[in-house]
Amino acid sequence: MSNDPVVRTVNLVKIYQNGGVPVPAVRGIDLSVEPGSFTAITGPSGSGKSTLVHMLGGLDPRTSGEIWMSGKRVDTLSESAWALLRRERIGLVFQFFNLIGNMTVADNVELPALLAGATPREARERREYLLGELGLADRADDSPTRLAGGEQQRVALARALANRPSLLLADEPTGNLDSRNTRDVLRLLSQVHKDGQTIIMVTHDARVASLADRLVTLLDGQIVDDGSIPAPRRRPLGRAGDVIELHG
Ligand SMILES: Nc1ncnc2c1ncn2[C@@H]1O[C@H](COP(=O)(O)OP(=O)(O)OP(=O)(O)O)[C@@H](O)[C@H]1O
Repeated sequence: MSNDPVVRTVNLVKIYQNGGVPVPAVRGIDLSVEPGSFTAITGPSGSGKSTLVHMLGGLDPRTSGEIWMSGKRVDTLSESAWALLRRERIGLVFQFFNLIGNMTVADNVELPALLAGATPREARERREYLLGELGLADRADDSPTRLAGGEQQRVALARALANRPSLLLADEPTGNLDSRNTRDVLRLLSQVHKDGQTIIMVTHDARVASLADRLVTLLDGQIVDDGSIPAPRRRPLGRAGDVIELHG
């Protein structure tokens, strides 16, 4: 396996134009993310968190700077090459879940695994595991359009993990969830991290961030703090049945 960082950015910059007025959203970020690490990105509203992870997912072009993935430069890729890279290597959980309404929940989750070359049986077993962990086993045959927002959010996470991506990029993956569903999502993230999944996750919630082993804080589009989280500060995950209040 390559020792290259899963993601490396060099002086990454994003300047939006708002009616001709430049809005600098990301101002020179150098970030290196090692295989198997779990990085939480935090910072106040407007600090550039979403812009950064959108660029890392190829959903928003950079203004300048470089993005490398596993030793390969990717910021210069075409849109279709980015689409292929996402299909093969990157799992995305963003605010717009983009689930396919005329397919069942099960098919939505299995599709990325099938596209990545899994057998139908492997795809089904992976889907059963992921939906089971997220408390959604009984929704497998429903259309996503019949699900509540928080359920769709969890299906999107299952779909993002279906093909065991090299990188999971998540923007507020617990944003719409109550404490029980938050706990299920965090337990699954913790489990896949233990299994070697590399994760970059934007979150406002310090308790959610404390699951990660590294906390990167942005302010005005720049990294102002970057530290590993010592193990004792990581919160233990409860088992089913425990009551863990993560919000409020
Ligand atoms: N499409 C856009 N056009 C113009 N400006 C934008 C656009 N998207 C974001 N911005 C601006 O870029 C800056 C960074 O926004 P971004 O959404 O990345 O911050 P954030 O840290 O994710 O905020 P939040 O926590 O509220 O989601 C803000 O000033 C925002 O107004």
